[in-house]
Formats: sequence, structure tokens, C-alpha cells
Amino acid sequence: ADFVRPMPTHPIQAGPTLLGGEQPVICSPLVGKNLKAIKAEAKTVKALNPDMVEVRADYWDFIEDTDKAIEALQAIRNIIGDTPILLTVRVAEERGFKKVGQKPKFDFYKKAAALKLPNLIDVELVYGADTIKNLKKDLNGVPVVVAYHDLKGTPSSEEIANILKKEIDAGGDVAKIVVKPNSQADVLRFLNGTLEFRTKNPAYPVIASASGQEGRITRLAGGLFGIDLTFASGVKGSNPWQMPVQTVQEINKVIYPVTKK
Ligand SMILES: O=C1C[C@@](O)(C(=O)O)C[C@@H](O)[C@@H]1O
Repeated sequence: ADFVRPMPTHPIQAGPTLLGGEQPVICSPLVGKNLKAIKAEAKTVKALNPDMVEVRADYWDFIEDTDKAIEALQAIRNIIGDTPILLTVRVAEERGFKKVGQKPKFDFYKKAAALKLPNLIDVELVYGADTIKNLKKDLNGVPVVVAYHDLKGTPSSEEIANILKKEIDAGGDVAKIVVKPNSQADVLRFLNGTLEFRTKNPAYPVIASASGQEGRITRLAGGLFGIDLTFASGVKGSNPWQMPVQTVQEINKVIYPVTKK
């Protein structure tokens, strides 16, 4: 039989992109701060043809003005066509660009979801299961990515699998973890953790990455160990360890050959 990586049993269709298919999804973050820069970046990134775009709205000058934020998201949608959008307003404590109030953040999420502008919405595990489940009621069925970031270290494999499970229990349709390995052993522990989660809870797509030079390899090879999406830079990445979209596209073809149907 042809080689296939360990895929989730319940992949998520986001526009033309399958999150949890044979190749990990290549997602390119948009990090412009004003409408002009955001539009220009969306055009450039669209031309690179990533599988998904992450709108990092925590970078926006006007993020707490919901009407303006919706206008900007609509403008991005008009430029990128059916390329799926992962909408993220990252909390400052987990490497967000700046502090954004919870109310304007959630209001923006709800309004954006009502208009079906994003295909996926990111919310951090730190809010807790009750808040996440409540928010989800107002997201018009848009799937939720529940995220956790360890900016300094790497939890044990068991803890990683537990965190991912906790995210699903908190209402996540997709589980996400980002760590910072400080050694090669940390990298292996991290990938063991994502693989352990895939084995124990095969239904759910996983987004995960590691930062730093040691961690970089996880952004290319993670698909072999239960990771279904990798971030790659378009104009300017949201994390210095992201590699250019074209680089990851080339490498994906080699590591994850698509099986003949
Ligand atoms: O959480 C993540 C992961 C990330 O920080 C990375 O490691 O590439 C990039 C962010 O834009 C995204 O929201």
C-alpha cells in the first residue's frame, strides 16, 4: 500500500482545504497593522497560494472597533476568494502583538462568524471550558481551534497529549499547542506528545509547532507525528521560525507524497 501519514479520522473541510488530509495544511499569517498594509499583504499572500490564511487581528490598529474590524476582514475575504481563513486575536500573554479586551475580541468573533467570514476561529485554553463553550454557542457553527502556548519550554509527552485532550473537552474542534524546545530531546518529546494524542484521540485535527532553531524541523516533519497544519511566512511571518510558503510547499511534496487514487 502507498505510504500515508497518521491522519485524523474526522478531518475538517475548510473551503477547498481539508484540515487532516494527506498533506499538512500550509497556513500563512497576515500581520499587517493598518487597512492599507493588510490589503497589500493579502494580495501578495494570495499569489503564493497557501492552503489557508491566518488573520492575526491582534496586530490591527483598530481591532477594538468591531465595525472597522469586520470591514477589514471582509476586505481580506474579497481579496483571497475561497482561501480559508483562520481568525486569531492572540492574547498578549501568549505572544499576541498587544493587549486586546475580551469583549471587543469576542464581539468581533461573533459578528465575523455570523457573516461566515472565517472558516475557523482560534481561542486560547486559558479562558477555560465554560467561557469557550459559551462563546461557541454564538459562533454560528464555525469550528473552533483551542490553543495553548508554552513560550519557554516543552511539557512532557504525556502532558502535551493531556493539554490537547483538554482543549477538545473545552469545546475545541481542533486542538493546538505551540512549545519552545531547548534541546533536541525536547523536540522528540514534543513530537511524541502530538503522536500520542493522535493515537489516543484519532478523531481530531491538531495544529502544533515548535519555536527556535531546534524546533524548526517540526514545521516540516510534524505531519508524520500527528500535526495537521504548519505555519509558513508570506510577506512577514508571525513567528521568526516560520519558513517561506514556497519552501514548505516543495518539502511537503517530498515528505507527504499524495497517494494515487
Ligand atoms: O499560535 C500560532 C503559532 C505561531 O506562533 C507559530 O509558532 O508559527 C504562529 C501564530 O500566528 C499562530 O497563531
